[in-house]
Amino acid sequence: MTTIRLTNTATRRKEVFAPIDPGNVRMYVCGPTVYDRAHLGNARPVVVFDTLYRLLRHVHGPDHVTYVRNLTDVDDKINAAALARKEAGAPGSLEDLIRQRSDETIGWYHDDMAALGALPPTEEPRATEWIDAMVAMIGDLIARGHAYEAEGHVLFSVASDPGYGSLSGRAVEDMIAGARVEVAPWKRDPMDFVLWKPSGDDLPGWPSPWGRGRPGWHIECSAMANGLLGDRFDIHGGGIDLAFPHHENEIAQSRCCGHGFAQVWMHNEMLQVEGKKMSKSLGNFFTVRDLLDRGVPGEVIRMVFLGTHYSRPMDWTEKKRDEAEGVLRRWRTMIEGAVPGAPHPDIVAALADDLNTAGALAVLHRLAAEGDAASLAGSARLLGLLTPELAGWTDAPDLSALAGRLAELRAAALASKDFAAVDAMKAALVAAGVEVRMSKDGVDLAPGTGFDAGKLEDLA
Ligand SMILES: Nc1ncnc2c1ncn2[C@@H]1O[C@H](COP(=O)(O)OP(=O)(O)OP(=O)(O)O)[C@@H](O)[C@H]1O
Ligand SMILES: [Zn+2]
Repeated sequence: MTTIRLTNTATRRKEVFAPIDPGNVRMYVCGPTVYDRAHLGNARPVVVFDTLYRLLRHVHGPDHVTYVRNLTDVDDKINAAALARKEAGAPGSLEDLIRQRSDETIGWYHDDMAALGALPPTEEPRATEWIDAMVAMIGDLIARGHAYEAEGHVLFSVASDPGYGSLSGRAVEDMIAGARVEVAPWKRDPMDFVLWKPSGDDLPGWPSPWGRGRPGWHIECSAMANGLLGDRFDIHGGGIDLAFPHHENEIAQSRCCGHGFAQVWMHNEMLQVEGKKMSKSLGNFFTVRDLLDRGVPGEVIRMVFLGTHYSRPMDWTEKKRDEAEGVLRRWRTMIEGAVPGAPHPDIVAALADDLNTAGALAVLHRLAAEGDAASLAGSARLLGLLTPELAGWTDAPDLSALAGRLAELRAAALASKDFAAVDAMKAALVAAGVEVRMSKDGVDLAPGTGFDAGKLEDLA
């Protein structure tokens, strides 16, 4: 069997991956907070861990991998979005509007991630459906002396956990210095973090031994991972921005309940914009939907992500997009009619080496250069590329209506001797990457390099 090696954040080493139960390899990845469209950065962990999921399924068998990715649907940002709608006059109770906002966002998320060729995880638990498990776990932490109640809040006592900080390998003092910890009068120590907090009457809340309230974010993941994957499981993933405090706190909660929790921790580096993490709070983001609507195919976005190792920061650039698009067009033409073969062993080996996706793409280039269409098609599928689900975008777009309009404008211009409208339309077409050929016989339009269907909208 293929030996998989993965870099474990907890040990900072590349280690041989030995599943606890090879008959059921278990992975948990922190999913989105469902208050708005996913930005391109949010899509990176989805593509990275989808690729790992595909590799694990290939090596252990599709029925022997369980992949859980949660949906965080308890959050002040969802409440705020719903409240804004209510204030704008939307009908229904705030509770209804919160549910609507989460459901709508989850629908968008599913559509957008499917467009990137991501397989649905085995389970997608919603935090609101796991409140009982969270309450039970918090009760257990109090009973074991790791948490305390204060003014309707329950806090985890960081000082009670000698292992705290094991993931980042940093001293607690350094962590405090680097993090924005909330100082609140009910905390015994500024590092202590919220397990449960009270909800005002106007906000979603659930009954608990500590009064009506809602869970903190960290306990959600500990409870859902434990409920669906058991006390010990294989891989826990997410973006590196979650390593501290979110993952450190997940570990503390779970270990202090006596759970072994995750064996391997994997973190993807950030998608950046000019050296800074793409994030909602910095406002330097665009959504996956923005790109898809501009006519950038999801398969192209996926290929651009795969071009950089998950442990390295990366930028989205138009140059990368153009290159990936050109390559995929060629490959799709090449594999037409080919029956996909088994993935080439070199592709499996590249992915098994700590998910070396750039190396795997290099193997695809080699197979294409050798003209091995069957192997190219079968190997690309292991990366979620050249799949039937993502096909279709390379078909030539229908530009005949635009060609007809340009021909009409030209006929009018020949009569009036005013070519301004013709020139303007031609310039707009060229700006959208359309090759324009005008001759006595008529007007001919074809998509060229950098073709951008989104830019044609202005001409519609
Ligand atoms: N720029 C980025 N590059 C790569 N991964 C990211 C980036 N921003 C967020 N993520 C990851 O996206 C996933 C979903 O995160 P979450 O829903 O908490 O994001 P968010 O709060 O909407 O985004 P933001 O970080 O912009 O506020 C997490 O695994 C997180 O690490
Ligand atoms: Zn989490």
